[in-house]
Amino acid sequence: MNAESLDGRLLFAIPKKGRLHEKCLELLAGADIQFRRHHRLDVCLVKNHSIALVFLPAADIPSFVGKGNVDLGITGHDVILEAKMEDHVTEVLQLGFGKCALQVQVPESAPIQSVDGLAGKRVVTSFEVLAGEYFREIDDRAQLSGDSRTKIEYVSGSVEAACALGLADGIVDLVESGDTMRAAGLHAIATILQSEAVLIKSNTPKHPALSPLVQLITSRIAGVIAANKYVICEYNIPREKLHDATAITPGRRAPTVSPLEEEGWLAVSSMVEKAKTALVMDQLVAVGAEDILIFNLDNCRV
Ligand SMILES: Nc1ncnc2c1ncn2[C@@H]1O[C@H](COP(=O)(O)OP(=O)(O)OP(=O)(O)O)[C@@H](O)[C@H]1O
Ligand SMILES: O=P(O)(O)OC[C@H]1O[C@H](OP(=O)(O)OP(=O)(O)O)[C@H](O)[C@@H]1O
Repeated sequence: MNAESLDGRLLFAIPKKGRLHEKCLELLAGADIQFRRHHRLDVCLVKNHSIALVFLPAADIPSFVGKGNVDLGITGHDVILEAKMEDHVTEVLQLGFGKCALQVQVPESAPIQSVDGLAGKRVVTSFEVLAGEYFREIDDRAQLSGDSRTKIEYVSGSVEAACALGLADGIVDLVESGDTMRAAGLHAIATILQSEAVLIKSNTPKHPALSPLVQLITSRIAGVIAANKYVICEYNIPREKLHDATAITPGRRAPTVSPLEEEGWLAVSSMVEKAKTALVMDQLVAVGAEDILIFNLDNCRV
């Protein structure tokens, strides 16, 4: 592929590996963005849109988008802040996956059990900017200066091993289930931030004329995300209980209410958050709903 074949195409950056990669491929498929990636090639043309996908490390995507080298990207909120690109990109959609927290961790058995206790000691991390900012404030508060300030050291991976190896008194690392942390004999003593995957666009895009295409892709991806997040809930309800029932299932805009052939009964259809399905069904039963059905959504536009 040469630079000419990219001419005029919207450049869309996707994590090339790691935690976000597979989910991004599912999103692209759901949004009908068709491509065939040749082995080891990190740029590929989309067949059915004027788009080229660029596969990059998740941590590099904020700078590429922020500097306008690519127009659109998917990455973690955490690495946008770490790259100091929050003023150069716009987070257009939260994608509901890649959820994790950046936490300060210490060995469970260690005498140090607070961030104030860790101030002035050695902290190992892949997030040296965010960890640096966090401990700068703590050091300032404790009025530490010179060599007595916290020493932040960068490693690119396997951060959780640093304490056991004697390299650190504490670490700053991402936590999702907590399995990695617990397996390393660590526990969290503070949360620096919460993160999830986001769709970002450049504040200084390479192809400003392609902003309608950015909107189209955003709307398609929003549809796929909403379809994963919501189910359709249908039920029958006596007319006098309608108000109570629709308070439980208000829908995104409003529930659809239709008459039933049986006198005094109505049918209601409404979008409900998938995570709340069981609770909503319990509450509907309690107010007198019957024949409650839940349907998955393949796709939608909201
Ligand atoms: N355990 C996790 N659970 C959920 N999301 C995570 C987790 N770890 C990382 N992430 C998110 O995924 C992003 C990329 O992290 P990941 O460690 O997968 O990247 P990588 O370094 O490119 O890949 P690899 O670790 O395979 O080298 C992070 O910036 C964060 O937003
Ligand atoms: O709380 P958990 O569910 O255990 O997830 C946390 C782990 O996930 C990430 O690493 P990843 O496994 O992506 O590999 P890496 O260390 O090579 O980045 C992160 O750096 C933690 O090590």
